[in-house]
Amino acid sequence: MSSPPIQWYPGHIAKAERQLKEQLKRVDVVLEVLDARIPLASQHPDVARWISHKPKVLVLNRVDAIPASLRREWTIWFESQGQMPYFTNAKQGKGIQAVAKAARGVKAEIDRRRRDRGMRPRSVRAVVIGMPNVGKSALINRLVGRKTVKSERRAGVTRQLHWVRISDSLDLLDAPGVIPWRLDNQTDALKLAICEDIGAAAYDNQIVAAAFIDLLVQVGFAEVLKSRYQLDPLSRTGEEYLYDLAHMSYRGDLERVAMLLLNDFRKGSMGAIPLEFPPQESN
Ligand SMILES: Nc1nc2c(ncn2[C@@H]2O[C@H](COP(=O)(O)OP(=O)(O)OP(=O)(O)O)[C@@H](O)[C@H]2O)c(=O)[nH]1
Repeated sequence: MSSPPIQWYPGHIAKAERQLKEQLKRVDVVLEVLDARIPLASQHPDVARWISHKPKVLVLNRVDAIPASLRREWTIWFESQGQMPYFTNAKQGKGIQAVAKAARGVKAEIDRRRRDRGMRPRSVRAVVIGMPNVGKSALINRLVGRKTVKSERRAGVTRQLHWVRISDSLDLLDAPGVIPWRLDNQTDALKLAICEDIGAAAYDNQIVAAAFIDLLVQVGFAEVLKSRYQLDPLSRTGEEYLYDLAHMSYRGDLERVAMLLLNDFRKGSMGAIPLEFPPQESN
């Protein structure tokens, strides 16, 4: 196989970035959604600059896809970075009220600033932002309590702008802000592709599936592959694994095997498998 370029189009990225900045201008607080399986790769380094001084609520969605013990580890790590993570399962509506409460929590500060400028207090305005497919629409629908935004298992499907009232003191933009992919770092890009947080048009399934196998071995989940597909990944590269599995059980159909592996992971059929762990502090 050739080198693993995950494609992106500078024009699209510039447009997405413009739209996102437009949305950010209108709000008081930002709800940033990360993928709990890859909280670091799904966080864009420029978000802090784009948001500037506005308060942010950090949401780690898909908490059902990671072990409970890891949730505690991430909480400790994010707190050490001065951030409080809120864990949600937006599909099943878990952890939603805590996120709404955290967003409403900035009201006193916003009212004070408005009063200083002779303005009347008003409800807090919020927007949900995040990489494609991390669960932004599902979170919005849960916060609103009904279906306002289409939530699909495909990256890049939401647009349009309206305010929806969440409570007396909280209004939400019903269209999430889509953060343009961060592809300067191919390791992160591969993780985003594995988790389907990048549109499928941007990558080659076989390259991504091979990288996924290598990554599973690296993060200590080789056994999952061995027991599920009766083929041990420890003695092979990801690329060889894909090839051997395809020839063993799928008539050499590499694409089919690549999709099978990726879909099994994405649907949670392999169990709760995280692809990242909190960095160890080196002091
Ligand atoms: N297992 C699980 N699935 C989730 C969760 N949140 C969302 N999903 C699913 O993930 C898929 C993507 O969710 P969306 O809400 O459409 O994601 P999005 O970020 O709005 O996607 P774009 O509009 O493409 O940017 C859907 O199939 C959801 O049902 C979650 O917490 N756990």
